[in-house]
Amino acid sequence: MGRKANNKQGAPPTFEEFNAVKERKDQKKRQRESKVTTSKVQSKKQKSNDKSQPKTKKGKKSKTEEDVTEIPADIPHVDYEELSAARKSLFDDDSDEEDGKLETLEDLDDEVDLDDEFDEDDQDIHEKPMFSDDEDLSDEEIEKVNAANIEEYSKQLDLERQQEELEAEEELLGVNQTQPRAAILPPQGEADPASQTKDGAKDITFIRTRMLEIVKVLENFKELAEEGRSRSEHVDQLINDICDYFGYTPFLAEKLFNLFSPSEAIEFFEANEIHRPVTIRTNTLLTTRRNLAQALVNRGVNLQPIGPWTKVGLQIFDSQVPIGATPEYLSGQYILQAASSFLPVMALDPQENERILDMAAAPGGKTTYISAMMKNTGCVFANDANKARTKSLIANIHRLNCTNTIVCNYDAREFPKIIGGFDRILLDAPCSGTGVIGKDQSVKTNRSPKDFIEIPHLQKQLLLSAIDSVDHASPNGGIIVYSTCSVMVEENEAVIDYALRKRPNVKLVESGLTIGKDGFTSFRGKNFDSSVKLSKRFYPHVYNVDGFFVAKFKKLGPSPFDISKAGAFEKEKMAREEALKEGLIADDFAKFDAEEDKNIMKESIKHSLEKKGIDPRKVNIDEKLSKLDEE
Ligand SMILES: C[S@@+](CC[C@H](N)C(=O)[O-])C[C@H]1O[C@@H](n2cnc3c(N)ncnc32)[C@H](O)[C@@H]1O
Repeated sequence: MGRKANNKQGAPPTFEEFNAVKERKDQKKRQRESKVTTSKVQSKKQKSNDKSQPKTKKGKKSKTEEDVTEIPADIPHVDYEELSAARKSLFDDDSDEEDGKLETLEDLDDEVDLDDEFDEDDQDIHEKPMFSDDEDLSDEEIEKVNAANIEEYSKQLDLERQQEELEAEEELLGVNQTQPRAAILPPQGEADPASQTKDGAKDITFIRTRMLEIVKVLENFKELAEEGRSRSEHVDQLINDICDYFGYTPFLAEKLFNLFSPSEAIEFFEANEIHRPVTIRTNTLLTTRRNLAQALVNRGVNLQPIGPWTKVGLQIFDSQVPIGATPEYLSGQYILQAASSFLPVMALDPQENERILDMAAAPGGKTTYISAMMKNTGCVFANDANKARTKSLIANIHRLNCTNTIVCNYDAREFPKIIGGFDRILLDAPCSGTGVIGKDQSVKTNRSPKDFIEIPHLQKQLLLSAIDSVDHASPNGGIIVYSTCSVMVEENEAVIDYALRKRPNVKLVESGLTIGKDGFTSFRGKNFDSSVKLSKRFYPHVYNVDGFFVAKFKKLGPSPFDISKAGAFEKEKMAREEALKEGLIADDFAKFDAEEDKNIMKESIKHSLEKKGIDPRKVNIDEKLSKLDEE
C-alpha cells in the first residue's frame, strides 16, 4: 500500500495539532519519569519495611526501577501499584456495593486497563487482587489508600487515556521514528503522488502531511533522511509543497522560507492564513482607554487590552455594532489600527513641542498617534507622495482632532530641500507588504524579483533623505525611526546597514520596545554592522501581529548634504550613481501619475466652487485647471 493510501486514514493534523502532539509527548515523558520515580520510592519504602517486592513481574525486577537514579523532591508520592491492587481488592470485596459506585469504577476500568501496568503474561495477577495475599493490608487500609489516592488515580487514568491517544497520533505522524524513513520524496524521475488523485487535482491532504514529514527530516537530517536523497532535494520538495498548499509563487515561497528554520517557516506560512485580531487605538486627545472601553462594552463590544506593552490599544473579539461606525468612532475617540503599527511611533517617542516629520504618512494611523503623544503641541508634518492617499490622511487627522498637523504632498526624497531641521522623523517606508500577507493574500503571487531590487532602492533613498532632514543638534531629538511591514532582509537590515555605511554621522540605538526579535547581523553570507541587532523584527506567528520591522537611529553630527545644501535631485543623482555601481536598477519606483493627479485636481476645483455656492457644471473646469498649471 502506498504512502498516499496510508494517509487516507483521516485528515492529517494541523500544524498546531502537530505541536500539541509534541507537547503532549513531552508531558507523557515527564509523567513517565514521575511514575518511575514514585515507583522507586515505593520500592525503597517496601525494602526498608522488609516487605515483599510488588508482584509486578514474577522473579523479575520492575524495569522502571532500574532506570531511576534520582528522586525529585517535588514529585507527589502516588503508589500506582498499591493503588491498583487496592482497586482490585475493592472490586472483589465490594461486589455487593451500590450499583452506582460500581458502575463508576467499571466505567473507569473500561477506559484504562490497569493490567497494562504489569506484565501481560502474568495471568495470576489478572485473576486476583495484587495484595490479596498480603496479610498487612487490611480493608480499612485499602479504603484509606483508595481515598488518599483517588484523585491522583483519576489523574493517572486521564494521563493513560491521553497517552493512548498520543500513541495513536504518533503512529500516524511517526513522531518517535528515529530510523531512516520510508520514501517521502517522489522517486526520482517518477510522477509526484500528490497529483495522482482521480480527477488529476493535487491531493492537499497528502501535501500537508508530506510538508510536516519533510520538516521533521530536515531538522534531523542525519538520522531521518532517505538514503541517496540530498538536503536540497528535500528543501525543493518542501518549497513546492508550500506553493501548492499555501498558494505562493516559488520565488516568494523560497525567499520567505529562507528566513526561518523549516518548522518556523511552516508556522509563519500558517499564520499568514489567518487574519490578525481586530485592534483599535484609543485617541488620548479625546478620551482615556478606560472610558472608551466602558463606552464600547455598553454597546455590546467584547474587548480587552492588547497586552502589557501598550497602554492605548484594545483588542476587539466581537461586537454587536459595526466597529467602524460607532458614535465613539465617528467622534474620533479611536482609530482602527493594527497593533504592529503602534510600534514605530512608540520607538520614535515624540515629545511635546517638537517638530516632527512623518515622511510617508497616509492614511495617517501613525501621524495621529504622534500627534496624540505630543498632546497636540509642536508641529507634525504629515507627508505622502500619493495625492489620492492624502485624502484619507486628512480625514483621519480631522476626525481624531489633531490640530498640530500640516499635510504635505511631496516625494519625500525631496526633503530636506523643502524643509529640514526636524527633531524627529518617522519613515514608515513603502514596502513589499510581506509582513501583511494575512491581510492581503495577493502579495503571495504579485511580488517579483524586480520588486526586491526597486523597493529597497527607494527605501535607501528615502532613509538617506530622512537622515539628512533631521537636526543633529536637537536638544532631545535627532531621532530617525525606519519601519516597514515587510519581513525581507533586503528591505530591512540591508537598508539600515546601507544607511550606516553612507552616513557615518548616525548610529543605531535601542528602540525601547519590549517585544520583538533582534535584527539579523548576517544573512546568507552577508554580514551587516553588529549594531543592526538593535533593530527589531516582529512576526505574525510569534506575536500575533503583522510582520514588521523597526530600527531607531540617532544623528550625531551634520550630514555632508546638510552642509553643501545639495537638493534632492543632486542627492538622487549621487544615490543613482551609487546604486548603479552596486548593480541596482535605477528606474523610478514611485512614478508620478499625471492623469490621476489631473482628476484629483478637477475634483478639488469642483468642491471649492460648491463651497462658494457656484454650480461647477456652469464652469469650464479644464480651463481653470490649465490656468492653475500655468501659474
Ligand atoms: C506604509 S505606507 C504608510 C502608512 C502610514 N505611515 C500609516 O501609518 O498610515 C507607505 C506610504 O508611502 C507613500 N510613498 C511611496 N513613495 C513615497 C515617496 N517617494 N515619498 C513619500 N511617500 C511615499 C505611499 O503613498 C504610502 O502611503
